[in-house]
Amino acid sequence: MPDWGAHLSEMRQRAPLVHNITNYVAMNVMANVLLAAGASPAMVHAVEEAAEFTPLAGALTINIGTPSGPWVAAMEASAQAAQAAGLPWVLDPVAVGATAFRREIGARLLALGPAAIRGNASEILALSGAAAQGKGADSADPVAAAEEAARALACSTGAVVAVTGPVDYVTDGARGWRVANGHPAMPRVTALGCSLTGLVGAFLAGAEDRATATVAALAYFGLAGERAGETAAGPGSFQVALLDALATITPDALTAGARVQAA
Ligand SMILES: Nc1ncnc2c1ncn2[C@@H]1O[C@H](COP(=O)(O)OP(=O)(O)O)[C@@H](O)[C@H]1O
Ligand SMILES: Cc1ncsc1CCOP(=O)(O)O
Ligand SMILES: [Mg+2]
Repeated sequence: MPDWGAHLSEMRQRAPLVHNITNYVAMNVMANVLLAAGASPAMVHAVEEAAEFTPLAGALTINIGTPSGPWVAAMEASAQAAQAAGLPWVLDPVAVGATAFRREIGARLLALGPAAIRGNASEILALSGAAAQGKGADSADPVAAAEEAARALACSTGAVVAVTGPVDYVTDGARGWRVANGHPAMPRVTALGCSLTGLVGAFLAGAEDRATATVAALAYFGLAGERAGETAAGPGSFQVALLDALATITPDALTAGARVQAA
């Protein structure tokens, strides 16, 4: 098994600038998650500047949670800029199965070569063209039901695909892992999936093996959730404790606490 903590150590040494085009809900919590982890977030979505900004960063993340025409234009321009610069970019297909608009955006972004795709089971199913039962931004499908779709998506796009839920599944089409870290309070705080997508971007910046870097990001976030769950009194204090845990988890603690199995 790879040394998961080494990925955290490398990310902190690089302290990458991560360019995020995310949704209105996630902006603040996602930026705080990236700062707590040791990366530098920048939320830059105006079509007038997004593509110019992208090459300044170590990675780009694109989240379709609250889309509108001009934002989608910025997403496509930045994804193209990332492709041209050889930078990894991560797609978060929030509620992609809910409307025709989102399905079209998802398909257009998929064609622009994401290095990784991170979504819940309903989103990964919908993005792959399979039937999904998503409830808005929340999943209504089990992770296991999306594993085949994830492998197909990885093979057809070349991206690492991460399906999150109680036990996460990650695949690059050839290899697969299950990540059991996490806490049941996590889906009760908004934008934690979006924030995790930002962390995947941070771990991918400069990484040699994008699949194991993605697994490490998921294990790290899940472990922070476990730590936060030890002290939190409810969703509010959980969010605060999660930031503290992200800042205090060491690479050695991640190596010891990661509950990852090859799948
Ligand atoms: N029931 C659960 N138990 C433990 N961890 C969970 C659970 N549901 C989600 N998580 C964790 O919450 C984080 C966000 O995942 P998820 O809720 O699937 O994303 P989204 O918010 O995009 O739907 C991931 O780290 C995932 O492992
Ligand atoms: C509630 C909501 N509505 C549109 S985007 C969004 C945030 C979704 O965040 P996450 O996918 O991390 O739960
Ligand atoms: Mg989400």
